[in-house]
Amino acid sequence: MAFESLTDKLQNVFKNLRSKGKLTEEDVKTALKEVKLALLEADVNFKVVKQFIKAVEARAIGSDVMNGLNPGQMVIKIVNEEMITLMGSETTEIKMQPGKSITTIMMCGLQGAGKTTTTAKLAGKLKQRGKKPLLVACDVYRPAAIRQLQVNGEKQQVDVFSMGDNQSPVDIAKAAIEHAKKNSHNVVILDTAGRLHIDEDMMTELQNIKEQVDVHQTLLVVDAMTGQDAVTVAKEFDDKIVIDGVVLSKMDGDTRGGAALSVKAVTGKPILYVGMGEKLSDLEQFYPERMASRILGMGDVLSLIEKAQENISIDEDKEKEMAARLKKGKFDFNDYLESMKQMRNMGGLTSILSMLPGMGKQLGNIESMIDEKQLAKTEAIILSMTPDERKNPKLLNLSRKSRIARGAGVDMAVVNRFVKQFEQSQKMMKQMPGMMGGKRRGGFGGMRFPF
Ligand SMILES: Nc1nc2c(ncn2[C@@H]2O[C@H](COP(=O)(O)OP(=O)(O)OP(=O)(O)O)[C@@H](O)[C@H]2O)c(=O)[nH]1
Repeated sequence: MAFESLTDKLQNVFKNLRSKGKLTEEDVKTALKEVKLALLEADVNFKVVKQFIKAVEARAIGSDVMNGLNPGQMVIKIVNEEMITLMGSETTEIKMQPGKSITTIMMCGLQGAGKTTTTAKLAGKLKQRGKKPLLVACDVYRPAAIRQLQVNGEKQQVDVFSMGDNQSPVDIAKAAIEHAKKNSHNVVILDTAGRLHIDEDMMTELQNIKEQVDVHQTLLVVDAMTGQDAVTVAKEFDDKIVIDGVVLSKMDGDTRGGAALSVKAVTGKPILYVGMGEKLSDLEQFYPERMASRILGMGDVLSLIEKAQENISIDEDKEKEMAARLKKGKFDFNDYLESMKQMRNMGGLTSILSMLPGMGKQLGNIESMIDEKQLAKTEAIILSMTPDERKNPKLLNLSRKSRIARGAGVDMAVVNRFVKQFEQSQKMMKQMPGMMGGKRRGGFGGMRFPF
């Protein structure tokens, strides 16, 4: 399975992070060291790894993240976001020429990279989008390649143009475009020759086609299983002939994932598609976001976090009102209770989660993130107070605290700690007005659960 080992390693790092309630700078650094190793073992370009870790570290080490509600989860979220950025942020489509013009796409790549197969796969995709593609056999050095394209074209029910192996690829491409015009094809895909290694002849031939035929998109097919070699090949092709994008073939057999993670960062050119098998239907559009989720093995967990955040901010007016009270140092246990209620909204999601396929393994992590038990106990402590006590903790003497502890089913020490923390938070808020004015959500003056 794609990325299997990288996903496993990252999941272990994240498990450790999640198990810690509060994170120190050292915890984050240790975790990122492990992420770095995992990425290097996955054959991600070392410069890319260095920059990636630097970017994550800059965002993860800081009070906002480390004092937040779920620091471990926040770090994971940052890793995810940086991974998306690394792979290009946005999905790139093949650019079509407007109107009735013909879009000419030149496919290139080393021998055996999967170019001919990908060409036919791509034709199928474009056909699905309502285009009328024409495949062109420009590999005049390997007669078998022409035959292969014809066979694949037939399977896809797409026309294939060939002139045998006695003409130059430039002449074949020119004739193909004329043929396309006459037969109302709107996309021409040139399947060029592959070589075992990058050589001058190959590059000159591609350059000639680009110069003499109006090529609109140059796509390079690289074999994902070759890891960093694929990235080097992409860089060389881009330097010599300028490519517009990359198709990563054989991702289904790539357990490491280094090429997928490095191509964009090294070449600046996006991955458009990934080959996920030998069948002609096995071509997928490349979505950086989904790929990052796949690599992290936690797409569903991340969407759950988003959802949880959405839930917390549902009642924005209340949140604003509370923030205003906090700024004035006027917040009391009733506000805390309100905050709890909003957090509790997330709790219901655990049941949705258990229904998602493949989420069994993750369930423990989510539960510790939401920790309904802690929420319930804290809520019970506040609910055991009288309305006056909720407004003024100073009214809580020893005997009252003892009764509240019994009422809430917790140790007296827990109540003591909670009330003390609460009073400290109140004091802090008075001293530092504006501290709650930012985007921080879910936290309560930096206050944590008393357990
Ligand atoms: N598993 C898997 N195999 C693939 C994929 N794409 C291509 N292949 C296989 O890789 C082999 C080489 O593919 P070709 O399309 O012949 O490669 P090429 O780059 O056109 O090679 P030349 O024509 O020799 O330049 C074939 O056996 C394909 O079936 C993929 O995404 N996954």
